[in-house]
Amino acid sequence: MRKLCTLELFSARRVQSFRRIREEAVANLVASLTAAAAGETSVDLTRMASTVTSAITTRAAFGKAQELTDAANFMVVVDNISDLLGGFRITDLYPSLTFLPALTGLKAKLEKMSKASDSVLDQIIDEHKSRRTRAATTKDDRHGSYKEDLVDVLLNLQEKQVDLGAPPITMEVVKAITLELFLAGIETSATTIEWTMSEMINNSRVLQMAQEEVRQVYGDDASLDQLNYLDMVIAESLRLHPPGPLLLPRENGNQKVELSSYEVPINTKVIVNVWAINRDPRYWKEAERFLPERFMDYSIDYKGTDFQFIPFGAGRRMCPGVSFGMAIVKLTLANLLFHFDWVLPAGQKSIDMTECFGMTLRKQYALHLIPVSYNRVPFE
Ligand code: HEM
Repeated sequence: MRKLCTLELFSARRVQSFRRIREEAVANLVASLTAAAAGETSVDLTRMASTVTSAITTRAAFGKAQELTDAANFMVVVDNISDLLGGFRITDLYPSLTFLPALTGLKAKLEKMSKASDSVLDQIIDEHKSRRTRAATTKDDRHGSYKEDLVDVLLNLQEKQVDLGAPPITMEVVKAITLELFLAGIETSATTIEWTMSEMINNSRVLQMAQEEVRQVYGDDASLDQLNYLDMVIAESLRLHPPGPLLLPRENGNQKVELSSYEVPINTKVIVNVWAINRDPRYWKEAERFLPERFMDYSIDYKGTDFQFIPFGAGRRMCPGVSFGMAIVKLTLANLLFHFDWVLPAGQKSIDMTECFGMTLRKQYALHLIPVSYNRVPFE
């Protein structure tokens, strides 16, 4: 999975090739916010962040020609599965009681959802196959604009039976990977946007500095690289609010492991509490404070080599969508900061930062803010 994602699905070239998709989705967001700003109404930024990340993922995975109803049906299934998988369950606390999933009804619900996901994905894949055949025979996809999407990449690998040193890529694998990209990619990126905006609103000094930087240097996707303060703000937000606070569960198999003074017996499920590491005063000064400047003396690295800071995990299970996700998060935030000033709804003094643990670590309450248009065009 990792090799396939790094080499094929989310290589630097491929992530760059989705630039137009990102820009269009974010432009739609800016247009909706501009309309809300004209009416001086508050917006639900939580919902809007999810709309942007799911629009980008859907377009990148299924392409433009994909029937909208198929994509919408798939999103419904993804949401249902996210709800079912969210958070700790009693079955996680007692993994040795293998009958528990059946008893709690989880197994049956997951099986039902898995069938639903299979059926929508079958339709989407069939549509891709006929589009590919049409393109191959006519050498022209209606408007001559045949663009390879992620499902196409997976189908290419499946058809050519490319050997990536893993089990063969069957149609089941194509469907499983597509589902996993949606489950793992949409909510994590959206929640990062939401927490980062919330922290900035509660820390007006940070908001002002981030806005000044963006308004000075930001003109297009290329200048995103120059937004160093914004990088620190996002890193600090990921430190305090890691979307995957417990990473994916590990198991040590039939090897007994000694860790510090602890002995981990064989076949033990191991949970890594990144949330706690990120707030541990032994590693972080003023650990509970939102202080992006701390990253001035700390090189931000999402490669999972520095165990003090692993918001994308580490090792073989580490997130393969880092660059795809970060490109969405940074572009969206840069635009929110560039085009708008932000005001709290009447009567509200700050953003409530209560957490809610589901599939990802989300805010308990949706983020509502009033956008105020900042009237300047890039490089004016
Ligand atoms: C800011 C956004 C994101 C964050 C913070 C994040 C974080 C994570 C974390 C913590 C893990 C578990 C790693 C581990 O246990 O070592 C993970 C796994 C994963 N992520 Fe992400 N992720 C993000 C965006 C994305 C995106 C955009 C995609 C793809 C579209 C993606 C695809 C995946 C997949 C497929 C896995 C599972 C890997 C496996 O099963 O081995 N992620 N992510």
